[in-house]
Amino acid sequence: MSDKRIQSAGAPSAAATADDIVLSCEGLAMTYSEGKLHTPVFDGLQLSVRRGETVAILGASGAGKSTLLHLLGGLDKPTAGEVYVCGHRMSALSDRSRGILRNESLGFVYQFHHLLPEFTALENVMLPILLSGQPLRLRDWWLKGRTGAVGVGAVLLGIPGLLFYDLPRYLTRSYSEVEAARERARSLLESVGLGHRLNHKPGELSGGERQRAAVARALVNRPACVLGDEPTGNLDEKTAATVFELMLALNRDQGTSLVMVTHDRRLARRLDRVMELHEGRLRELTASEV
Ligand SMILES: Nc1ncnc2c1ncn2[C@@H]1O[C@H](COP(=O)(O)OP(=O)(O)OP(=O)(O)O)[C@@H](O)[C@H]1O
Repeated sequence: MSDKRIQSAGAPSAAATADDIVLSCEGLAMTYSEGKLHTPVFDGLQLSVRRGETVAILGASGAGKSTLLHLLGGLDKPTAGEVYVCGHRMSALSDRSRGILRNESLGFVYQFHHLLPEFTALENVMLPILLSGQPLRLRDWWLKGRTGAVGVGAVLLGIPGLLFYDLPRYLTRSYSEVEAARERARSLLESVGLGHRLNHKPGELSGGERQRAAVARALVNRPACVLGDEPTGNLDEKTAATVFELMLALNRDQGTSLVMVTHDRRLARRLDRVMELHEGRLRELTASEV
């Protein structure tokens, strides 16, 4: 993953360096096709999001906001153009690498929480950590163990040696990783005010609590950027304000960028930049236009 690029189009100033830009797209186009039916949504979109920057995306219903967010998050492939996540060109990655990059560099918060119903709040928030990184395979065990005395012994003894001497070490490490994940998830759930609801399943949480758990889950891997698709759209006004403020505070504290689709101009005004998707084009609005 070495495809680092500077993407300055659509950025607030040309001074940004490659490392400042966490998410960008260029020439992005999407047309949905099913048989002979083609639905062009947008074409030639440019966007650059800096580290720590917050960006709102406004637009009428059907303008393509969710489609854009899906493409930026690598959940769908564009018809044309490129998306770069932390300098990595998404189209150049295999599905597996794209999945790993997505899990480690991006967080997602949707209008509906998408928590797994059979897991507790704590387990739901822990999951992205446990799913991150490359799974350990036998080859990795050998590579990682080969510099240590146990690893040398394992190589000399062959596979049986690996299993008898090395496996317990990695099982122990896995256990400590699970404990670290649990601690990170617990502390994030506390910071979203759910310290007393760790063992509640989604069905045992209120709508606002579920959405706060979803925010904690999105941030648990310390992503470079959180993508929010109307994250407060399904909540009453007061709860929506609480969840929105929480997202802003957490993003600020962790230095995470935020790209948020919203219909609410009052919320949009609170973000650093406001873009509008209109008739297939993405345009930055001035303060007086928002
Ligand atoms: N899978 C699909 N197949 C065909 N057309 C689609 C598909 N998904 C979305 N569209 C169309 O693409 C256009 C953009 O949809 P999208 O959901 O991105 O809009 P949106 O701006 O997020 O709308 P809303 O604010 O109502 O959620 C719409 O006209 C929609 O009908």
